[in-house]
Amino acid sequence: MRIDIDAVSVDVAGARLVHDITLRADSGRVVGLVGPNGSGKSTLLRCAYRALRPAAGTVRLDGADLHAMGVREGARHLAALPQESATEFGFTAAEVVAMGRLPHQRGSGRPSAADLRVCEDALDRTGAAHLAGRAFLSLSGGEKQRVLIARALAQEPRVLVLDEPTNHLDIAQQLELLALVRDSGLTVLTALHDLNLAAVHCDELYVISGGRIVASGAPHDVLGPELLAEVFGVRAHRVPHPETGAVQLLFDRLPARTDAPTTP
Ligand SMILES: Nc1ncnc2c1ncn2[C@@H]1O[C@H](COP(=O)(O)OP(=O)(O)OP(=O)(O)O)[C@@H](O)[C@H]1O
Repeated sequence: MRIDIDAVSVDVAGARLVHDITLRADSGRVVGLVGPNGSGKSTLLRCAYRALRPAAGTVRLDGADLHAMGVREGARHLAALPQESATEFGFTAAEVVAMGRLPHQRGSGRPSAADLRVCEDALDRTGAAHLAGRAFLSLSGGEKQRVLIARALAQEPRVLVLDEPTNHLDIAQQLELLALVRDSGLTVLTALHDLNLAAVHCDELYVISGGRIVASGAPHDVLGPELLAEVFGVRAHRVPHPETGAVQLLFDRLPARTDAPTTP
């Protein structure tokens, strides 16, 4: 399933935070959204998983307007991993994952044996099966993240929208999670801070700065030293991985910009 973000602007509390963004993730592609803190990544993604309505533009799934769909229908197509989520109080990890089945359930709302199998499979795939009986709030940050990803997978969506999915995960878990996401075959739109991980795991990248897309394309075409200096304020060196030859980025701080606005 394809997701099109078409000329989307987003206003929050009377301020325009996202300006006229057009972005497309074709079926089965992993598309990364990278940009500095406060550049608008989460705001755009919140609009893509319909926690926010766009002030202008549309989000479409295979051409159908997501914000015009029923909530359950939208949730059968698209699952999200928000950056923060506060709805899990008082639930076990297994119950949190079972919430992912709600868009598929009718009648009593009780999970069927088939629903439970899907949930178990999702917990297995994210290496979180041993956490099933634990109170969600008692889990570590990384454990919570794995359970929330299991919930998204249990939803059996065709599109995944992930806001910093590697948050709280140790390096091995980060690599594992991104491989899992990639191998899922789903269409993925994900914000990532780690540019090396983004370059390796994404088919395409969009760079956002000041609420606007400033570059897009194949990762190593996009992540050039000039753009990284301009957008992230760092000096980047591109070096080949000693075994695979894949380009890796090494970073230094740039001297403070003399054209930066000064505070009185
Ligand atoms: N409810 C709000 N009211 C006012 N400003 C907001 C609100 N939500 C977000 N912002 C501002 O909008 C800008 C974009 O925020 P957003 O969370 O989308 O950035 P981000 O790129 O995801 O940042 P980070 O990398 O730090 O997570 C920031 O300056 C933020 O302070």
